[in-house]
Amino acid sequence: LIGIDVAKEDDFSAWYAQVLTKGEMLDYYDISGCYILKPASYFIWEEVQTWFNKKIKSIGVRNCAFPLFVSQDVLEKEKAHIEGFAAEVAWVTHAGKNPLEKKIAIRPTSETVMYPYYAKWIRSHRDLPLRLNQWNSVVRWEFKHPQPFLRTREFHWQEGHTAHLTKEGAGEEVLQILEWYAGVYEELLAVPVIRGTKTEKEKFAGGLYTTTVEGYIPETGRGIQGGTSHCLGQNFSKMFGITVEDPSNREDDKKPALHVWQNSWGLSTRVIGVMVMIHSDNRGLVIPPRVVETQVIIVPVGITKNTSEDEKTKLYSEVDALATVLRAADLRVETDKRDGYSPGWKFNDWEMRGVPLRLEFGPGESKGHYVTTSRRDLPGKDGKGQIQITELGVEVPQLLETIQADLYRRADEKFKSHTKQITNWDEFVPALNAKNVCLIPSCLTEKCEDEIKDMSAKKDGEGEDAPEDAKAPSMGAKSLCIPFEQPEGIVKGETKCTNPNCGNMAEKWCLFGREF
Ligand SMILES: O=C(C[C@H]1NCCC[C@H]1O)Cn1cnc2c(c1=O)CCCC2
Ligand SMILES: [Mg+2]
Repeated sequence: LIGIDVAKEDDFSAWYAQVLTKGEMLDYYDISGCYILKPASYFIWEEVQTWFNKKIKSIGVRNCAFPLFVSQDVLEKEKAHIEGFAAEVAWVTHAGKNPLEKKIAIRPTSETVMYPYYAKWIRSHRDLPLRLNQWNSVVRWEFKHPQPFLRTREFHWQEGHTAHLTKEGAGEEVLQILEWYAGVYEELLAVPVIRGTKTEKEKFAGGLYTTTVEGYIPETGRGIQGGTSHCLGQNFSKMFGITVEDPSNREDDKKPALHVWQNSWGLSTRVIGVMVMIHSDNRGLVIPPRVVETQVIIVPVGITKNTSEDEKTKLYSEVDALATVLRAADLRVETDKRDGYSPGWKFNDWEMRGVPLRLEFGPGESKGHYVTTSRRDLPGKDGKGQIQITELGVEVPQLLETIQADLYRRADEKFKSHTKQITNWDEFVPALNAKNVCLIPSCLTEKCEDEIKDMSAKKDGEGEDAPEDAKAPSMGAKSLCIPFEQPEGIVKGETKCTNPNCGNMAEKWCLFGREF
């Protein structure tokens, strides 16, 4: 297991691939766009599931499992919904040598799988709100360059699908779920996100409105969509005939049936990729303590060839005792007593795996009744410290929480310092090229967005510092979201849209950036 031999700032996507493989998070597969999630990354996904399940179950969401397959006519029930995506649908055409009568799709998402049953199961307003969620994987045959965790042809996610009597009831849930998406990023993964609404151009076309959490990747200066919570309005309930009788009906009068209001919300294993890109460094993974499989590694040190067997045995048993104390404090601890490997080799190995805290324990520590600590997030002597053994059960959990908070604070400072509030168009493209995202007064029209994308696209070879996949000539800026938190400064009817060719008045501050 040799170290990472490419720097994050030199070749970002090569660095990313090495950090993931050498950190044993993932392995490559012979089918392009598909990857193996190894235990180290699956553990993180399970922590996300545990945290998110607790939240959604608190509002009555129940988990379930629908079939993987969708028949062609069901999938294509609503042409409008599917036409934009048809190229991405994967189809099953044979069973063994025999061609199937009709080809069958592998679910790219489950609206068309689930909603015929919503129509069947929802009869009365008393059946509302219906709130179901699936933890599953879906397939989308993307043609853009695949990226582990971020853009894969099969990905694991959760997809929540709910039905409500009123628009307000649906709207309340949309925001609650979005806040919990932000919580997954900010509480568990130490990743700051901006909450907002997608513009008409960027929203889910099948829905009424889309809310989103947007992240920022400093090395590429790009925004990244972190998770979306959509209100579908009554679009799908009209498509699938999901209605209830009007609750205000008296026995004889018959008001027309009401179409339910629906939401759908999704968060995928993309969260893991974002976390790795933001926190990991040139020595490998850096994983936040709240989600890492191994929070503390204890490494015996100071054993030389003239250390007696008794001394070594005594030291190893003290190391085990330290682990017991920490496990009693609910920490996930390992000890590395492998023979034939130097402490330095072991340090490098666990650093590559992103273990946030290392404890070194040798004859010196034993005599002094302390451990030497080494933080993964702080290189060199800044990360070094000592903890008295008597204080272990209290100070190690505290130190892990400090690491968690510092990881978040640093990422938040980077995001904030690379978010430029701009009202003068001439500053827009230079700000993008300096790896910023830009908050600008915008008219929010699709036409204006298209113009901004063209005007901010890199011409061939321009911006040599851009990472190779950002050199693609078409990398123009897209709208990322209309932040819920709006700065001051837009005077309705007075402030003009920042796009000089637009001529419209600005409606809101809108976040633009080159996007993953
Ligand atoms: O999937 C959604 C909407 C919604 N699906 C459920 C979870 C939340 C949200 O992602 C949008 N969408 C994206 N991609 C595709 C489709 C699609 O509907 C349908 C066909 C293939 C590709
Ligand atoms: Mg897509």
